[in-house]
Amino acid sequence: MEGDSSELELRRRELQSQLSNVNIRKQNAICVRRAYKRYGTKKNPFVILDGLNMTVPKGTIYGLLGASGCGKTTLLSCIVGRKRLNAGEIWVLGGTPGSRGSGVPGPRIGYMPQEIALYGGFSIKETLTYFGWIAGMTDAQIQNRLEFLVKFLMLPDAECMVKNLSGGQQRRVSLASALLHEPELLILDEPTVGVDPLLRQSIWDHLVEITRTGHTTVIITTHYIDETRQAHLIGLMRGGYFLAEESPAKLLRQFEADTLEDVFLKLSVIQNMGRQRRSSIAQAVSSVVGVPNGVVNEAVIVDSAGENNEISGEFGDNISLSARSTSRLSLAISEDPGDLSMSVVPPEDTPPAKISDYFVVLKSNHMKALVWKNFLGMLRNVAMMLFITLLPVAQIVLFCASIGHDPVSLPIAVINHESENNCSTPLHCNSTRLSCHYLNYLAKKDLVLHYYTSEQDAKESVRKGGMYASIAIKHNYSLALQARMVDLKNSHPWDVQSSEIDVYRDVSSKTIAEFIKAYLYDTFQEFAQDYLEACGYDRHLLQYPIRMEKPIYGLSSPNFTDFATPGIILTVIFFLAVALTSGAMLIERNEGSLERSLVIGIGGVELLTAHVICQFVIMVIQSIMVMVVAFALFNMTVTGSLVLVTILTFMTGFCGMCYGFVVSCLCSDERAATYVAMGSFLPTVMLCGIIWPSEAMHYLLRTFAIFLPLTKATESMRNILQRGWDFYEPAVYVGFISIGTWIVIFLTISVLFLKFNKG
Ligand SMILES: Nc1ncnc2c1ncn2[C@@H]1O[C@H](COP(=O)(O)OP(=O)(O)OP(=O)(O)O)[C@@H](O)[C@H]1O
Repeated sequence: MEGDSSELELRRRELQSQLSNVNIRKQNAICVRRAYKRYGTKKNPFVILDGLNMTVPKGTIYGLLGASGCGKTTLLSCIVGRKRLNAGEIWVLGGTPGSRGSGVPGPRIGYMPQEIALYGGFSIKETLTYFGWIAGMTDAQIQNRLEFLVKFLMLPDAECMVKNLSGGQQRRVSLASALLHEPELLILDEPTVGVDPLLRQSIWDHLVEITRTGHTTVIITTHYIDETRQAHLIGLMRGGYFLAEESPAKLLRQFEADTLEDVFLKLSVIQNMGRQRRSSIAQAVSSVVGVPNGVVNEAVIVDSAGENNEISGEFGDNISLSARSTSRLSLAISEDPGDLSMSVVPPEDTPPAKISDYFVVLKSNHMKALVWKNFLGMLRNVAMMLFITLLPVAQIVLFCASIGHDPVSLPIAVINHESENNCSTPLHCNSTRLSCHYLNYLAKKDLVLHYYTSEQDAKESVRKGGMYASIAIKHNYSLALQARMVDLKNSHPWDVQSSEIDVYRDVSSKTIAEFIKAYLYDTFQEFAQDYLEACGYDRHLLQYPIRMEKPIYGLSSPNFTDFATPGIILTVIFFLAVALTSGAMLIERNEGSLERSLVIGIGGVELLTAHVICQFVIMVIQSIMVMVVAFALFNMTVTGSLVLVTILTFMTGFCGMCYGFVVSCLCSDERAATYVAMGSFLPTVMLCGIIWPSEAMHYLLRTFAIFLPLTKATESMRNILQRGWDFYEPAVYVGFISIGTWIVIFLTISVLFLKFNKG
C-alpha cells in the first residue's frame, strides 16, 4: 500500500512543473520539461514522449539521436509549434511556441523537415526567394546567400527546377532553405541523408562554424549516430525519454566506448533491464553490458552540488548522466524526486498586447511571397489552369445546349382507317378527310409519324420501344366529327365514339409522355378552331374559357432553361471553387511545404488570404465567361440588374472557396476531399431548388433546404433575372445575406482550424 502511494506521488510529481525562471529560460535556446505526447485515443494511447526533459543551451549543436520511430520528429514538431504536447512545457528562445511575442513560429527558426517539403515546380532560386521573402530578406541579401549556399552545398545551377533534381540534391535545397536567413535556431531533421561523406563533413564544419559565436543554436537528428561526435551535446532518446543528455566526448569516456553506437547500445540495455529500482538493477546490468564501474552509480546519484541550473535528466526508471556545467553548457541532473520543486512555473514574459496586434494579421512580406508563389504555381501549370478556367464555361454551354428544350422528332405510329395520308387540298367545312388534315398539323409539331396498316403492328411498335405512342383514327372520323361539332346537342353516341382518336402511349418517360399529350391536345385545338372558322363559326367557341393574359413576370411560353440556369451557374461556380481551393491547399499541405511556411512564420489568415487573392482572380474570370455565354450566347432571360447578378455570382464563388478551405482542413488527402465535395454536390443540386421547384419537396426537407448556401441565392438570382427585382426586395437581399453568412461561417471554421489544429 505504502509502495503504491509513493509510486503515485512519484508520477504526480513527474507531471509537475519544475523550478524554472525567466533567466534560465532565456539562457537556453530550448527547454522541454516533462513532455508527454501521445497519438491515438486516451483509452488506447500510443505514447511517444513520456515525461521527456531536454535542455539545449544557446550556441550549441545538439544531436538528437534515437532509433527510427522513437519520436524525434514528433518532438521537433512540438518544439517548432506545429504539434502540441498533451502535457508538459516547452520554451523556445525564451517563449512558448505560438505565444505572442515569442517569435516562434517565425524567422528566428530555420526548419528543415524530414520530407523534402519544397515546391517541385519551382527553381532553386525561386524556392530560396520565396523563403527569403517570408523571412524578411531583401533581394540582394537573398542573392548573396543563394550564391554562397549553391556553392557550399554543391547544388546545380540555381535555375534548375527542384523536381528535376536528385533526391540528395533536393534535400540539400531543403537544407539551403533552412540555412538561408541565418536563423537563431536551426532545426534540421536528418539533413545528411543521401549526402556524400565529404559534403556531410563540410555541413558539420559549417554548423560548428555558425555556432562558434554563440548566436546560433542547432538541433540535428540523424541516424548516423557517430557523425554527432562534433555536436556539443547529444540526447539519446528511447522509450519516450532521454537515456542520456551529455557531450559525446564525456559519454565515450564514461562508457569506455569507441563509438557512440556502443554507448547507445549500453544505455539501451541498461534501460531495458532497469525497470525496477535502479540502484540494485543498474549495478548488476553494468557488468553484463560492460558499463564501467561508477557510471551507473553516477547516473543515479543526485547532483548534490545543487547548482541553480535547469534539470534535464530523467528520474524514475530513466538513467541519465550528470552533465555539470561546461564552458557553454549549463546542465545539471537531479533524479531524486524529493529534490523536485513543486513551485509553479513563472508566467511568460510576453510583451503587453497592442491593439494593432489584433488587427495587423497580414505582413506585407508574407503576402508578397505567398501571392507570388501561388501565381507562379499557376503559371507553371498553364494547361491545367486553362482547363480549370474554361471548365465552367464548357459546363454551362453543355447545360444550355442540352437541358430544358422541348423534345423533338418523337416517333409516333399512326393507323388512319379513314383516308390516305395525302391531303393537299385546303381544309374546308365539308371535307371528308379531316383525319388527314389533323395529322398534317401534328407533323408540323415535329412529331415523326410512321404509318401502319394494322393496329396490332402499330401497338407492337410501341411495345418494342420503337415508338412513343400509337394513334388510331376510325374510318368514318370526318362525318362523325362534323356531326359532333355542328350539332352538339343532338350528336349520336355513335358519332361521339367514332370521332374519338385512340392513343396508346408509352408513359415510362413522364416528360416525353406529357409532351406528346400536350402536342396532341394543342394541335387538335388549333386544327378544330381552323375547321370551325372554315365552317363559318367563331373560332373562340373552341377555346378554353380561361384567358391567359400576358404574364406579369417571365415569358409567355416559359422554358425550363430559364428556370434552372441561375441555380446551375451558381452551383458550377461554387463547386469549381471548392475543387480548386481544396485541391491547392491539400497539395500544399501534403507536399510538406505548408508546414515549412507555417514554421517560418506564415499565419493561417495570411495563407487563406493569399489563396483567396489568387483564386478569386480565376473565379472572376470563370464567372464573367459563364455569364457571357449564358446571357449573350444562349439568350437567357435577363430583366434585372446584371451588376447584382455578377456580385451574387462572385459571392457564391467566394463562398465555394471558403468551403474548399474547410474541406481541405477536414480531409487528409485529395481522395477524401473529393468524396466530401462530391457528397455535398448532389444534395445541393437536389435540395436547393436548382432543377426542381422546392415547393415540390417534403416540407421538412424544404425547411432544412432554406439554410443551405445555394437555396436563397438561387431564388435571389431568379428574382433578379426573371422578375427584374431590385436589391431592396426581401426575396433578393435574403440571398445575399444567406451566402454572406455562409462565407463568414466557413471562413471562421477554416481560420480556427488552422490556428488550433496542431496535430
Ligand atoms: N500523426 C500521427 N498519428 C499517429 N502516429 C504517428 C503520427 N505521427 C507519427 N506517429 C508515430 O509516432 C512514432 C514516432 O514518429 P516520429 O516520426 O516522431 O519518429 P522519428 O523518431 O522521427 O522516426 P524516424 O527517425 O524514422 O524519422 C512512430 O511510430 C510513428 O508511426
